Amino acid sequence: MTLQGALAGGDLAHTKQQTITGDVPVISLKDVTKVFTDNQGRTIEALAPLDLVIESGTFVSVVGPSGCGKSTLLRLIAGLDAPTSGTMFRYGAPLDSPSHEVGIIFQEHVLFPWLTVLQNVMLPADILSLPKSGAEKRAWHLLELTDLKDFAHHKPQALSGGMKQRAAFCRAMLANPRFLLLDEPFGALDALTREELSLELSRLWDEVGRTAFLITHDIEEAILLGDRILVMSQRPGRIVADIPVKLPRPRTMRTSQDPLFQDIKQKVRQIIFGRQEDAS
Ligand SMILES: Nc1ncnc2c1ncn2[C@@H]1O[C@H](COP(=O)(O)OP(=O)(O)OP(=O)(O)O)[C@@H](O)[C@H]1O
Repeated sequence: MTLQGALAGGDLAHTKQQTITGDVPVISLKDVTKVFTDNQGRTIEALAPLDLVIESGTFVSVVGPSGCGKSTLLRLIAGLDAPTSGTMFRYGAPLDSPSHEVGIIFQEHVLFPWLTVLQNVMLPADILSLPKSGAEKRAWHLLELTDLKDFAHHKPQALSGGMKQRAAFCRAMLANPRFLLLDEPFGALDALTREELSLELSRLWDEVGRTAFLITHDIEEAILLGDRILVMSQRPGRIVADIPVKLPRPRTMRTSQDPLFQDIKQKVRQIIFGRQEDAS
């Protein structure tokens, strides 16, 4: 069974219609900055004043040089950190704390080794005080979708990297979030598993139409998944380009052969590396 088929049906449903909330953007940032102070008291300007609006049902990919502030931006959007200045809104309300409507998947799957896969997936139920029986039903359903049902009572060390990431995906989806934040979710995986999971995520997104914000170092992955690609500058991070990806969906292995895909790839590389070069 595929992820997207079952996630779109039954009590797991969040149809495209349901996720659209009028004209209120999912996220709206205005003049947002972030300055850190390191342990020697020096200031690090991570984000320069930055404006960003994310519309409902959009898949936004973010690329940029290492250390430019991508994860900082994601943490602000997640409500895990506060900006130094500027205003942030989520679904029209001030964004100042995490929300169960927002699921997060990090590169490091952070599964607790002493808990079973099922217990790991069920963690949000405890944290968010979700009704236990409904959450457990949903957990089993997600594990079935991701082919992990037989491993539910195993500890994470029995799982491969791709399986751990699928388990992390189940956990992020347990509370049925409307908005998914993904920080290099496939970064630790081998190229084949990475491509497979990334296409699976693309198919899932097509089906259920959630909003997504993906940070990746992989320009091809950004294009394959995104409706928009935000390109960030060197630190302090600014959004220097916002490139629409008007490639047809569903995206497949063949999408990367589309001339438009190659054009976008070339454009992004030029912006990041600052010079014309062969993007092949
Ligand atoms: N908690 C913190 N304290 C001090 N400095 C920090 C903190 N978090 C991030 N920084 C600094 O802010 C800058 C941006 O970091 P961030 O992790 O957001 O970059 P990034 O674009 O996600 O990097 P990468 O692509 O390498 O993962 C870096 O210079 C980093 O050292």
